Amino acid sequence: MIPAAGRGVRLGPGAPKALRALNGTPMLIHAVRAMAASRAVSLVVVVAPADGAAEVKTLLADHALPERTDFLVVPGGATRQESVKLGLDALPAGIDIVLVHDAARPLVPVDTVDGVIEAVRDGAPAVVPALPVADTVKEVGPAAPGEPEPVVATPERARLRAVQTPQGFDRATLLRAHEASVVGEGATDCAGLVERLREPVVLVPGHEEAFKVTRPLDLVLAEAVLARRRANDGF
Ligand SMILES: Nc1ccn([C@@H]2O[C@H](COP(=O)(O)OP(=O)(O)OP(=O)(O)O)[C@@H](O)[C@H]2O)c(=O)n1
Ligand SMILES: C[C@](O)(CO)[C@H](O)COP(=O)(O)O
Repeated sequence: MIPAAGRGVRLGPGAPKALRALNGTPMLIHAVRAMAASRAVSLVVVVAPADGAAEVKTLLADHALPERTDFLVVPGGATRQESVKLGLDALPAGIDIVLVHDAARPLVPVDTVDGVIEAVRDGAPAVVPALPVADTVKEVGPAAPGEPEPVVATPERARLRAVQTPQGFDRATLLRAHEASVVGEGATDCAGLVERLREPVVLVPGHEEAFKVTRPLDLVLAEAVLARRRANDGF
């Protein structure tokens, strides 16, 4: 499932982020191709901007995609979590493993996708690709009026991981995690909801090229990665 219903506020004004172009092709199409590159992926559910489902269907029809993959487009919600739940509700019967992948991570390599799938197939209910954190991270407290935020702690960096997508799940566990979620206590990733069920979340190696396109500089990096791939292997 590819949640793609975000606006991309941090990227600046323009079309919804997933529909913006990277080297002339919409970011969403790059993300769809990245997931469909795995031979284990039989269906891609795109959760489209609420007013953009028809446009997404046209995009999918207009771009070359693997014939062995089926596609379904559903309109998204107000938050990533809501969009994922709407995608889950639309999943047909007979699918036992669900990968949730940000449209905003268009360049994830297929080996990362396959690594996540393999770990779920091996029995993990929730699997997350992760990388060590390069910066030191500070925890801050609430700021007093007119004051900067106070630093309250410095978590030990060696114990921190930056997590990416696709995050892979046993379907029933993911559904249970979303159904148990309390309004107003959402999580920024699906694995966070599974943790609240006290189910184990397994980490597998992430990849630098699975970075999230969030701010304008990320577009520059994404186009540089695509140019390097083209130069290296004619991608
Ligand atoms: N209501 C939403 C919000 C986000 N997403 C998706 O969740 C992924 C990760 O979200 P993020 O990178 O934060 O995207 P945006 O919400 O678009 O970014 P911003 O917060 O800058 O607006 C993206 O593929 C985005 O399209 C979604 O499907 N539905
Ligand atoms: C799911 C995610 O990409 C994992 O790092 C991240 O939490 C999404 O956060 P966003 O604020 O919705 O971009």
